[in-house]
Order: sequence, then C-alpha cells, then structure tokens
Amino acid sequence: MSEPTPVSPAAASAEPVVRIEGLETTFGKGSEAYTVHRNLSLDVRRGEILALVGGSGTGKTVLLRQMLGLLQPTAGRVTVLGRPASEMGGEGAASRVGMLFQHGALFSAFNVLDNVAFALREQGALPAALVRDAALVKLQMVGLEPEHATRMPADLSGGMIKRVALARALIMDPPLLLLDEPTAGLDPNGADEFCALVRELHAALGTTMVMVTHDLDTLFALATRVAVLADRKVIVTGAPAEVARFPHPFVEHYFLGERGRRAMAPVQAGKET
Ligand SMILES: Nc1ncnc2c1ncn2[C@@H]1O[C@H](COP(=O)(O)OP(=O)(O)OP(=O)(O)O)[C@@H](O)[C@H]1O
Repeated sequence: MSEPTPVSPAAASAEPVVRIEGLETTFGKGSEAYTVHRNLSLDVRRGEILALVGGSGTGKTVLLRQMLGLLQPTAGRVTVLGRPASEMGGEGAASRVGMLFQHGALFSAFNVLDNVAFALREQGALPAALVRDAALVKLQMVGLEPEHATRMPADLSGGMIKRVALARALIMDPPLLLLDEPTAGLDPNGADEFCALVRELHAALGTTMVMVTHDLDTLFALATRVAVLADRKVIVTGAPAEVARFPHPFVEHYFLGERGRRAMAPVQAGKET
C-alpha cells in the first residue's frame, strides 16, 4: 500500500475549506435535550484528507451533516468555503460539497447513469446530451465502463455501488468531498481497491476530503491528518502516527489494540527504512 498523497505546506496554510468554531449540536429540548457537540472547533485545510475518528455515537456523522448544511448549529459556526454551511442547502449545494453515503444511497429506481447525472440534470443548465457525457466521464473516472451505465443498482456488487456513489458525488466537481465509512461493507481486497481509487482521484483532482472511518487500514491508506472526537469535541488533530501516541483511552484502544497494531505496522516499517 503506497503512502497517502502529501499536502504541500503552501496548500496547508491557505484559508480552510471548512471552519468550525465553538460548535454546539443539541437534539431535543428541556429534559429530553441531548448534546452531541459542545464547543467543538476544527479546520479542514485545502487539499487534505482528514479522517474523523471517535467512539460510536460521538457525533461523527452529525458533524458531516453540519458540514453539508443539513443541520443548524445550536451555537457556534460552521463555515464552508467562506459561507455558513446552513446557507448551502438547495440549489448549488452539490457543486460545493459532494457526499458519499455509507451504503451508497443510490436511487433504486434509476439506472447507474441517471443516478450519476442526477444533480447535474436537476440543475437544468445543460442539454441532456452534455449531462449524459458528463456522467459517462465520471463513470470512467471511477473505473466503470459505459456498458455499466444502463444497469440498475440492484444488479451491482458492493464495490460497484460505492464507485457509482462516488461518481455521483463528483458529478458537479465539488471542491469538498465528504465520505461516510467509504470502505464499510467491502471485503479487504475491495476496500484496498476503493482506497487506491480515492487516492488516485485525490491526486488528480486535489479535492479536499473529510472521511469518517472505523477502519484503520482505510485511515492509514488515505488520511493525511486525523481528528479525534471524544467528550463532545475534537480532542486532538495531527498526522496519523502522531495522533496514535496521544494519551487518551479511546486513542489507545483504537490505535494500539490488536487491529491498530496490524494497521500501523506498514507505516512504522516504512519509517525505519
Ligand atoms: N436527528 C437526530 N435526532 C436526535 N438524535 C440524533 C439525531 N441524529 C443523531 N442523533 C444522535 O447523536 C449521536 C451521534 O450520532 P452520530 O450518528 O453522529 O454518531 P457517530 O459518531 O457517527 O456514531 P457511529 O460511529 O456509531 O456511526 C447519537 O447518539 C445519535 O443517536
């Protein structure tokens, strides 16, 4: 497995693509109120692949939903490309932020091409033939053939569903791509292939990416930086090998458990040579 694409110092110092300041997310009211994030701050830098990790229920998916502008912060601010994320809903959202949902979330009644073309067609700015060509280009980018275009989602393998979902997320060439558990449900070979594809696209397009993952192999294959959610906020950010040394029970369990040691072995071996 090759190393993740490095981020140049110039790109890393530029204006963040996502800026989250003092975020509070509370669901419900009164005695039913449940606070998922409190005083959470995080910047996503241009060109990076940031992995969000944390225990179950720590609010990783909710944080992606905040970046998509699907939730209103209870307090604090979420700014995407210089504008409040909550202003992004409706038209134009897909041209700013692409989202790869955990299980692909393809429209089961649409074929592959119509799934990929959806946001561009909805926008209504291009003639049908151009929309179709754009969708075919995206299918090619994710390693699918034109003959896959007329297949229905029910006839696709898990790996193909992920690829179609990725092509759909990229149809408007968004500068920011959010990936929720990109390799969940794939076997180890399928996961490696999908990571290789994401890495190639990142190198070719320079898209800033934020991914939620429980899978350490995926984290080490892709992440240029890691942010750990615990205690309702981001407790540490840094390069994967740095964060792995942070003294916190979740971090120790996540990185230094048996699976963690296995996933970190190639990184450590690479450092020794
Ligand atoms: N719309 C909602 N209304 C009420 N509670 C919600 C809502 N969405 C999420 N939650 C709660 O917020 C908490 C965080 O959920 P979230 O899905 O972000 O966790 P996560 O870190 O992604 O967990 P996992 O790793 O298990 O997927 C959970 O307790 C969840 O039940």
